[in-house]
Amino acid sequence: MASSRRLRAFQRWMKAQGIEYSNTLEFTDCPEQGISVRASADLHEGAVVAKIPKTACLTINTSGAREMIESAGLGGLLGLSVALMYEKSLAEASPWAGYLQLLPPQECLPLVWTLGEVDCLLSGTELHKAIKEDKTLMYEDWKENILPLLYSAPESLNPSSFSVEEYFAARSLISSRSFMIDEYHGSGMVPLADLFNHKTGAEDVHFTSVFPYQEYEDDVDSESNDKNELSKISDHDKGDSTSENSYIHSDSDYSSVSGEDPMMLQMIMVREVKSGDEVFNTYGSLGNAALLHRYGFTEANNPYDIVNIDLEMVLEWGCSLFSSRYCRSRLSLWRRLDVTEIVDITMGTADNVSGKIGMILSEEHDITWGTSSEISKELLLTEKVCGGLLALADIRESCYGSKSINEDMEALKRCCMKERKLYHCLVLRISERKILEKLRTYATAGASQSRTFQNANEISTRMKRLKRR
Ligand SMILES: C[S@@+](CC[C@H](N)C(=O)[O-])C[C@H]1O[C@@H](n2cnc3c(N)ncnc32)[C@H](O)[C@@H]1O
Repeated sequence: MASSRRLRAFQRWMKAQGIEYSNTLEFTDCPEQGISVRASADLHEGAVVAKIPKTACLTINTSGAREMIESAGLGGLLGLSVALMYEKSLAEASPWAGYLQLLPPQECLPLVWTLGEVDCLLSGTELHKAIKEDKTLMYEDWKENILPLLYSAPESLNPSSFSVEEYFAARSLISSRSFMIDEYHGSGMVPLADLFNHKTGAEDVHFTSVFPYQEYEDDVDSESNDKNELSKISDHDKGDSTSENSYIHSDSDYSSVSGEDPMMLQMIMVREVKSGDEVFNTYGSLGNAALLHRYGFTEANNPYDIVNIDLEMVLEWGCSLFSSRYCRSRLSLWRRLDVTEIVDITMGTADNVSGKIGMILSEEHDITWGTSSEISKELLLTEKVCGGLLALADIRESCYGSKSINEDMEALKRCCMKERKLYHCLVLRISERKILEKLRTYATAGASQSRTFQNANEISTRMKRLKRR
């Protein structure tokens, strides 16, 4: 259905809010894939295709719950989730009713899956531990910060609208749809801007905010002083606002061009889009684990996929061959040598091993070695090191359980998009396991190269000795 009833209601609401958009943008509502935006005529680079007043955005400061949120000392994404739950609880009486009726009740992120689904579908993947931690931390967030609101304002709040399920649902919507608006508003829900789907590395339309430097000076500090952002996703999101891996857009998206209205957000075309094609935004350069974590989907052949090998795993393997003391002294040597270009190690204390080793494999099955590194590839990539890499690849691979990668691939072929959770988990598992396959190929090639090198060295030493005689 191209234009559903809910879309038409949203369009009427946008008009009433002063949201302007080009009539070349066509909104499509598909029961399975949700809403997407298409071009009904050729769109040209530089064209402003939408203008959204900041007052139409749902933020802590625009919400009717502002006073309650502020007096409870809440801020950031926690405060925004209270604002969202509050406006949803008002139903038709909310000034955002026309927008909220368009949103799904929740986004299908692993955060809102059952623990059974998380254990069954994500086991072995990058996300398994992270999601379980998120769930625990978010629950604590709710108990410590949201539950008390129900006791302090019992008449005005409906407990079922602020339940832990509603909190998780709000967090899933915020994770997948919020934008950083400006320092005054912080992150908020931005109607219309959040209808564009993501495509990796192929942004058509860009979100911009004119930064009102002077206007809100007094309020600016409240957001950065927020101490309630305890959960993992909060941390990610905070990081997001300053990194490129972000749907919550970074400072570079702010504009201070004089003459621009600081109260307006804009969507600007950054590429030509042909009539009939979908208009995509980009949520950042994210691998499948991050995409599934924050947005609930994955992409086939995602160039930003990574696999982490826990430092703990490396230590375990090392300790099976050498003494624990030897392994730890080797680790501290690496750190002293600052070989971060090759191995990225972050450890709390020697006893609390929580870090990871990062290794980047390029398309050609090659490890990306830092150009400034003085330690040569030959020196480090000895036969023994290659054997170690192979062993680590096997240990990491064993985390996926008894099913082989080929079985996963067969399962993916049989799986349809309707089985959304299974489908995206299979894509994630396969993409991670393909990286481990590359690591094995790389280590095997490295081992044989190292043997050739060693043989050549031995021959040359023998020749020299013979000559001397
Ligand atoms: C900001 S919303 C985009 C609009 C959304 N399609 C809707 O129906 O309102 C982000 C959500 O859209 C979906 N989405 C965006 N890009 C996608 C993609 N490339 N593949 C699959 N789902 C996508 C995901 O569910 C994601 O959490």
